[in-house]
Amino acid sequence: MNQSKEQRILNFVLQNAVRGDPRSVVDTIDKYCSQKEWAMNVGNEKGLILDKTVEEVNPSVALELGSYCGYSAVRIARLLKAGARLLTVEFNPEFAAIARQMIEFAGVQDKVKLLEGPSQEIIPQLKKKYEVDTLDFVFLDHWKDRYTPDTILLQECNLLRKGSVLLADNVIFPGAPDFLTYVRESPHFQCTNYPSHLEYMQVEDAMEKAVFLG
Ligand SMILES: Nc1ncc2ncn(CCCCCNC(=O)c3cc(-c4ccc(F)cc4)cc(O)c3O)c2n1
Ligand SMILES: [Mg+2]
Repeated sequence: MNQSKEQRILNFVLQNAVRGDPRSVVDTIDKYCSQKEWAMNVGNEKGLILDKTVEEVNPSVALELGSYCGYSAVRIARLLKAGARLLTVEFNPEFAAIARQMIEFAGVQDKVKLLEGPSQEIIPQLKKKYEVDTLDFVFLDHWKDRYTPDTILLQECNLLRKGSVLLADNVIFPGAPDFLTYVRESPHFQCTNYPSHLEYMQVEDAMEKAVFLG
């Protein structure tokens, strides 16, 4: 059976990146996806916005929705302080298996827990099953039409606290117009837009930061 694109990306990393070096894993994925096959990793341009936001927040507990191949999980985890952790949610079993291997190879497995399932099922389990009190940082990169309902669900589950930071990928392309309207019109969020480009392409995209005000 011929390999999937995601398997080809993982194999390229296993053969070309340095085991235990998250930076080399991130750079190697970017090299493959810019030169050989496009894939929906956040990429290096938007990745720098992600890095700056994670460094600013310096989260103890972070959540990622949509792991895909583990690119942004590795990117986030490499910046986490000792004892901090990232929970990343992926519902596609094949992608989850790839992401687990990517995270392991990068050497950040002690900081990252991959939860397999749809966000709408996992989010309500975070407090009791995954011992989360509140989330310091949330990276939204899953179904674009789940950004708004999951932002509401996070509030309903009391997972946000004053100052919790949401960062959403792709608010321009593929787009999350209802999410932009929701957070920008809500008195509970302070929003900032970061114009950028779609990963590996010269197409306009942007990330939106929404700080929960309580
Ligand atoms: N509820 C739930 N819970 C958990 C989950 N885990 C996975 N999923 C499903 C998520 C499926 C992938 C989401 N990501 C994207 O769709 C995406 C697409 C593009 C893109 C595509 C085509 C183009 F021509 C141009 C750009 C670029 C991006 O940067 C993207 O992030 C879940 N859903
Ligand atoms: Mg994305």
